[in-house]
Amino acid sequence: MGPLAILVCFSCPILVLGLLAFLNKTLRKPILRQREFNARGIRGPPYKFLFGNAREIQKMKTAAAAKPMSNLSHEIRTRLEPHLATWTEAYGKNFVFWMGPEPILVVTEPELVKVVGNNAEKVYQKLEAEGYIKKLFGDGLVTSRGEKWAKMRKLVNHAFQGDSLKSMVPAMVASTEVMLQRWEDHGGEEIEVFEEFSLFTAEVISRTAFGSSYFQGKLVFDGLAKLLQLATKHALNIQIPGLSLTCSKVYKPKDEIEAEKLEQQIRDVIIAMVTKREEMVTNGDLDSCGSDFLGLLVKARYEDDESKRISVDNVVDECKTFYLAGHETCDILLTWAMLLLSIHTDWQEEARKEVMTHFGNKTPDADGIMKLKTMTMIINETLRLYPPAFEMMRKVDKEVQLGKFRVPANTNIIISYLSLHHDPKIWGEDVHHFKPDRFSQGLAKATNNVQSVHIPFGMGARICAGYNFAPILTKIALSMILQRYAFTLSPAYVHSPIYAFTIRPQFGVQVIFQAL
Ligand code: HEM
Repeated sequence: MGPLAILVCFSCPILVLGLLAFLNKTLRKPILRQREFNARGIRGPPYKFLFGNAREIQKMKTAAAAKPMSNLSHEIRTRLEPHLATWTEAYGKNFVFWMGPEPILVVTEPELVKVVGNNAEKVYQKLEAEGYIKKLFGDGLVTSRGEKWAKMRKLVNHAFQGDSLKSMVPAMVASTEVMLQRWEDHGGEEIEVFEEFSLFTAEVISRTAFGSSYFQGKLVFDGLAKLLQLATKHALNIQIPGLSLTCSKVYKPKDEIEAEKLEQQIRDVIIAMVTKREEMVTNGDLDSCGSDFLGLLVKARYEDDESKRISVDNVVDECKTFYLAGHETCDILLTWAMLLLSIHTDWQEEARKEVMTHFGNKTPDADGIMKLKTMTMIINETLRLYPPAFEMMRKVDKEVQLGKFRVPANTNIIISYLSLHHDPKIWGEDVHHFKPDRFSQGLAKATNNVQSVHIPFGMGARICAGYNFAPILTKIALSMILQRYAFTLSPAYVHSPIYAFTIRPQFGVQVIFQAL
């Protein structure tokens, strides 16, 4: 027998076994699992070989995005989540669909949302970050789990709540003044506010959390923005069992090489910032390296108590997380709020009246900010219509009982904020209208005491770490704008909300300002 024949003899059974394993993972298992879901009363679109429903989703999204949006409509769900809207009609509020061979359970029943959201660390865990998401957040607070998460969360709560948060107000005011000075220098009446708010929130996060200016953190912001673009581009990529792993060992796509480079650059800049802080320590007194977020992280690196000590990798990951999570959300909230107030000038006037009553032409202060009731209503309604973050993702490792459903082990779960916030059965027939007075008696009354129907910051133990920071910052910026300007929407504005990890305006928001 020649060497070629021997090779064929040996490789044939290996190939056949490989093919069988592949078919088991991509055909037999998903079909069996689908039967299991159906038998438990959980229906959904049928599994399609290899890609699951990913291609249908892509098609539906492309078709929805190609349709022009009717005049400034806030009915954005069928455009941004056409697959969820279509399948909810067909299969009800809770159903299963497939990303490749992986099942995704969609949960929209408010009572079930509450169960999932409130049992984050015990049963409904965060998914392990992979690929581009891992490069973006590392193992920081957004993605980590278990003890590691609990340790970091304690530290973060201290940095972004109570007196620490209050002490950030002067920096927020100073950053707003820098932005408003830019607007004054600009001289023109029309300003694209999304870009402005992006710069502004970057400045605020730099000052409040990292004790530096935007320009010092610019390399980190720019690197993260590029990484975010790559992550958005590859968001619907399907991992094909066996194949993806083998391919990635043989060939690395251009985007992955680029992402690795960016990850390293960001790390280098952050390490340099940390080193600079460490050099500030005098006579071994760690308090001298500052009491802001970066200062707390640096101090935690040298904790005597080993259980509280963190590594330099932890510091890098948390810095990335806060640069990104703090910046890429507040700018969007501010932008949508400005859009809504420039259309609904009656509410703009109401908000201005309130600001003038509390502050006149004086700079807003922490105590006054807490008293702005109309502004709180406007922010709640903006977050309802345009929640910057759009879904909660969880996973169950073991079989669990969720309401009347027995959910099989290893199921991913999605809760769509848009589905909850835009449900006419919850909010009424005027669900797509901007009506801040829904919240005039507070959040509990507006939601009929079912608070899981309005969760722009998530809920439970994993609620957003910036859920107090973001409204305070938004109130300060809006107050100072309202004190100085009246504004309307420019005819140049094209209404085109898109998903890019957050819900954002595709072409920015052009606003015409009139100095008061
Ligand atoms: C309008 C502004 C914001 C919105 C709408 C928002 C939304 C959210 C949501 C929905 C989650 C929960 C995700 C989940 O459960 O899977 C979250 C988590 C998080 N957010 Fe925010 N966020 C905002 C601002 C901020 C700011 C300003 C910061 C930092 C200063 C921040 C830092 C974080 C962190 C660290 C987490 C992870 C918390 C954990 O898992 O323990 N966010 N955010």
